[in-house]
Amino acid sequence: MPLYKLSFFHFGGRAEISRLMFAYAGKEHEDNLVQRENWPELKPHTPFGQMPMLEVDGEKIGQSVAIANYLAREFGLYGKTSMESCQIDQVVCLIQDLKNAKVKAMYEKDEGKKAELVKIHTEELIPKSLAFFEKMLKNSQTGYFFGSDITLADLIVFDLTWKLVKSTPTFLDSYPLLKENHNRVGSISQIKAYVDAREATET
Ligand SMILES: N[C@@H](CCC(=O)N[C@@H](CS)C(=O)NCC(=O)O)C(=O)O
Repeated sequence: MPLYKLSFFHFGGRAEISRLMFAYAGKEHEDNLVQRENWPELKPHTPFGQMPMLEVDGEKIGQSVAIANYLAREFGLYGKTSMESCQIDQVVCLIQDLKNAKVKAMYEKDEGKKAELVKIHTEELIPKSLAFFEKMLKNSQTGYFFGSDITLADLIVFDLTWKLVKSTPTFLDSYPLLKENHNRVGSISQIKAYVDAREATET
């Protein structure tokens, strides 16, 4: 097995999908949690001056989506056909759109504009994406997004819904298939163990 080292800050963010895949697949890796004060030193040694960065036997990879797609391919979580991989990519892209909108709101300096961006993210973009996910699950009829088994799509959506359900336990009540998928993924023993351990160390 290759030596994996994942570098990121002390929070989930754009690295969490990779951590979830490592947990699900039961693959050992070094989780290099970079302290803010140490980041300037590491930054020039990353491919694009950003994290997450994955090292595979010392080969450095940047960009969270490239990293997640690579691990999904390696761990058999990227669908069984080229079409399934493409369908999974669609879900990953929808999640990236949400993340980018959230980051834009976070970094907005003008308080009025910030409030507007947060409102759009929470009241428009998230419900719109959740409705898309519900429709995908309705089409698949297997309880998983694509095909008859768990993929990167199920895990990346779980990463999003976990935070939503944690802050509002009833959040998914209007999306019954998504709620079922969320509970199914969350009850997989490796995922449950990972999430429980993560919660125990969260500050
Ligand atoms: N498109 C990139 C965005 C990466 C990104 O924005 N990383 C942030 C943390 S979430 C970062 O490294 N910030 C520190 C910096 O830019 O110096 C990806 O998906 O990996």
